[in-house]
Amino acid sequence: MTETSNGNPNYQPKGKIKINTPPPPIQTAPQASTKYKGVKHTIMVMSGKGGVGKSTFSVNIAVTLARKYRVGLIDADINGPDDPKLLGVTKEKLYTQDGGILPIDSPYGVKVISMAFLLPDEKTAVIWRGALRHKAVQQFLEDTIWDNIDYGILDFPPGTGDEALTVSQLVPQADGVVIVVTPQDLALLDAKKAINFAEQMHIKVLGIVENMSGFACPHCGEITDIFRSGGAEELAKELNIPFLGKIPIFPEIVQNGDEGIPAVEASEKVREVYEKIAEKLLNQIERKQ
Ligand SMILES: Nc1ncnc2c1ncn2[C@@H]1O[C@H](COP(=O)(O)OP(=O)(O)OP(=O)(O)O)[C@@H](O)[C@H]1O
Repeated sequence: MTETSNGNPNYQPKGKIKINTPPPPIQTAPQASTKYKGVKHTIMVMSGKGGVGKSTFSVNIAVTLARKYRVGLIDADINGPDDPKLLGVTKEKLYTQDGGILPIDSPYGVKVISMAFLLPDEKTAVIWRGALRHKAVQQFLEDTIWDNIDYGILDFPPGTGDEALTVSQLVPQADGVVIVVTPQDLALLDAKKAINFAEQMHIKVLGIVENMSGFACPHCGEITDIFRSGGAEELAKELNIPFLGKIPIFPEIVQNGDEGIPAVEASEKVREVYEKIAEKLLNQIERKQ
């Protein structure tokens, strides 16, 4: 006996795959507007864990690069925007020009945009859910006037949340991500998650930096390993990722940070460490091209 539909509109012949719903249309990733196209290279700075020195690194590497290049810093940490404080530009407010937002010119040659410029004071907390934070990061990228910027540094909140996802969609041309870790096991474990996130998003890991790697004596400069050190380098080897360098605990980093002076401006020793890291980082970007 042959099968018939008997007038049933949902009839499917046996042995064939039953399709109940049509497949979803293929989505095209949103693209950052022409304004962000003024940025030639994008470096994302991430960490798996909070408090490892990601903002300190972002600001100091931005100031280091700004000695030779035009640099923009996007503080993508919407709920905890610290970059203006570290650059000593806490009183500034944002203005618009020709329909775009003008980033703030810091005294160290870095143009910066941050949620902090929109808050009435430093004590005000931003308690925003993911969708609002997404919108803010999108505006920092799309509505800000980034003209002729060689390097755009994106400082993310810790972990692999909405902000990182937003940027990976809006800036698919990003050169890659730098992962900042501290030598402790927990931080290294969390760093693996950040690396895994980057891989899933098809973002190149430009390298790992080990921050707070031993204590640099302010008198003789000798490094003492208070915690373990070298774990990040081992992790880099294990995962076949470039290791960009170690930044010891420098007391002047805390002191200068609190005063709004990037440590690379105030300390020769810190500057030397950052310059070596910047050189390796730029090599990685060149290699990618
Ligand atoms: N190499 C260093 N030597 C000494 N102090 C450091 C060093 N790196 C960072 N710090 C200090 O550690 C503290 C945390 O740094 P920072 O705010 O940059 O961390 P973060 O990872 O951005 O934190 P968050 O979780 O808020 O994003 C700051 O007080 C900073 O001055």
